[in-house]
Amino acid sequence: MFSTKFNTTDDLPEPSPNLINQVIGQDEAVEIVLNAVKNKRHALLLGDPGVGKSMMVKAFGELLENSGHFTPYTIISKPNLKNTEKPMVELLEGNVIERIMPEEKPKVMRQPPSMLTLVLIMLGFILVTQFLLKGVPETQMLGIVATTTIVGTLIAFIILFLAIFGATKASMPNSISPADLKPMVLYECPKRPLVRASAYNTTKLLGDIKHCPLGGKPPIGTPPHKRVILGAIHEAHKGILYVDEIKTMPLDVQDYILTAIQDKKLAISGRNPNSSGASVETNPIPCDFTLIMSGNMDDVSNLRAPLMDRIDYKVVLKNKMDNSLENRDKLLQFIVQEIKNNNLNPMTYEACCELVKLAQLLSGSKNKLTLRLRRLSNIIKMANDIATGKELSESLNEFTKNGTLDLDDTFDSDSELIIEQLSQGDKDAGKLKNVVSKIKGKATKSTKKSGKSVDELKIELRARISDLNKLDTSKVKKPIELSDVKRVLDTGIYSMQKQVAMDYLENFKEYKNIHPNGEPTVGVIHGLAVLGGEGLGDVTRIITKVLNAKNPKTSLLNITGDIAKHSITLASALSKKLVSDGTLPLKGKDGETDLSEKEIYIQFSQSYSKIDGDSATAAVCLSIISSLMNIPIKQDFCITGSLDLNGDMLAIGGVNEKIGAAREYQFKRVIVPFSNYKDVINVEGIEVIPVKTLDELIPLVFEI
Ligand SMILES: Nc1ncnc2c1ncn2[C@@H]1O[C@H](COP(=O)(O)OP(=O)(O)OP(=O)(O)O)[C@@H](O)[C@H]1O
Repeated sequence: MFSTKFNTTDDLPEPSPNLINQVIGQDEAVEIVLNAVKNKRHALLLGDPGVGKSMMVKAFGELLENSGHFTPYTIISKPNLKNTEKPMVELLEGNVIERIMPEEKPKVMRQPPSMLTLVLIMLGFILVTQFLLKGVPETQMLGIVATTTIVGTLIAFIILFLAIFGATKASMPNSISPADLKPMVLYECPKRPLVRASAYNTTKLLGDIKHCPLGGKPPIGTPPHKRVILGAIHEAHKGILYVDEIKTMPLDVQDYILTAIQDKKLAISGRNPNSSGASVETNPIPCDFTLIMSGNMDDVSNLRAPLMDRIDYKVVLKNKMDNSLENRDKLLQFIVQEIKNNNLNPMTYEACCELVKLAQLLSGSKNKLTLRLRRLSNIIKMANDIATGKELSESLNEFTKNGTLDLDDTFDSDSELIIEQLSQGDKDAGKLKNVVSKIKGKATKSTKKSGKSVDELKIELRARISDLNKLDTSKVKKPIELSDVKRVLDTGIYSMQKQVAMDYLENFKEYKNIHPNGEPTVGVIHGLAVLGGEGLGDVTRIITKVLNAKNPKTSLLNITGDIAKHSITLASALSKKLVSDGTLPLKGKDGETDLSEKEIYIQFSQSYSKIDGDSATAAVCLSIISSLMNIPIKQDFCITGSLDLNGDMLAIGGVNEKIGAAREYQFKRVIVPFSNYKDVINVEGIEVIPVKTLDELIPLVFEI
């Protein structure tokens, strides 16, 4: 299977620390895009989900970080005193923070006097006048008191007026305080940047001006230059801007990116028309970046032609590679990487082989291996979880069934709960093993020597659970075994669609009217389908009935998909032609077959999900021939295959899943197109017959 023999992946060399060396199966794409990035060309990566688009870009970012000279820069924003709504954004090279952010001098603000000051002034004034008026004759008293009161009031009024006027002036809108004049650091870029943004996130991509509920002006509001938010396109200056999910990129965002690519600068303005930022616009800010976009093949239709024109490299990533020894070794390298990068348990040789088989199955061919590696990565992680969980339950089972302990039923059900708690609380196999063995040791000792009760042991067990994090468990790791990987695959927990299909089959199978290997029957044949697009095959019973009628026509029952409808029209036309030409090596039971007044009904029995595709063409064609000529069809086989009007068998998809379904229903034979035979992975327990033409089919299907 692999070029090296090993027991577990722990015996294999460590993966490369460089991410670029960890990308497998995409050598050509890596080389092209690497060249593109080095030469500052824009690129578009297209491919199925999980083939490594993001991983490649991340790897390029890592390489770029260490390549060539890069001068760090800082982007700041400053107020524009001539037009406050047009703040100035500047890019300054080098370490400029000290230069642009001088120490702030303490600010002296004139304030209106407080009430206490005024009362104190009044009191002081009264005391001074009391003292001065002591020796004054009574006749002059009234005049002096009146004069002093007027003078005092005047002084108080002048003080009050100056203080209030001064304070008000200090807070006038066009007299900005030093704090409001201070430049604002928007972004510091110490190394060549790789900035990732999703295409739908306009604000993140292009930047924005924050809303200020207090009007956006000093002294109460925040000045515009302090509300500028840089976009990813600005932060990616001199580096890479990686935009994924291109399907979701709004058209106006594409226009902005286009402008940014052309002008190498783009202004920021408020994006929300209802916000106070809407009236603010900065000067154009430098944004000289290399653009890398990614998406699935179909997403390209969302990109506007002018933007597409400016993307130099359009690279399609592969979704499968040849099943060669070299590539199986690469897959093994991938398994080791996933284990190390995600800190998983090692995996046994047999489990690795099973993953290779799965990679074959997911690729749809024995000769290929899938490169949709995210799915494999998820399966490895789930198998790891099962391995660690299994270890725990095995150990606890051993513990509860230990002969030295006579545990009652309550404790058994409690231990179930504890298993659950343990496996939820911490999935680290080593930790759990450690815990369990410690408890086991204690339990044995306690019952034998100190005679502790079961309840006391339960308390200890719980105490140990809370101690989980304190245990040193780095060394004990149970490998992921073949059975763990198989469990993930058998339960279908890696795919929602697969589980729904499995559930559907499980609940429905016993009610299905399928009788494999029965007596030959006229017009009845067993076709094959794949349910839910997630690799679960099913058998479909196809029945054709022919009636004598004035209006010859063909009616389809339970068939919804357009391609299926067309393929059955073709099957009907071909079968009628072959029967009326009399070229088939068959003799109808009713002698001559007159097709002029025949009405044909074709039913895909008990087929309730949407049926589409042309893989039932051959089955339907044979079923119609059987009905028209009244010749029984053998019932020991299933058939899948498309036909052209010349009667040549054409390739279909999902051949392995379909063979699996025929095997599951215990048919003896399965007929497949010759061109698909090379893809067949497992021929165990069933005869797989490859066929090139309709002529070859006749003796296999009819008793002649
Ligand atoms: N070619 C590859 N080599 C090694 N690992 C891979 C490769 N492709 C995918 N992987 C694994 O799958 C994970 C997901 O891949 P990544 O996010 O790069 O896929 P993608 O193509 O960007 O998917 P999507 O289109 O869904 O964003 C990676 O982190 C890595 O673990």
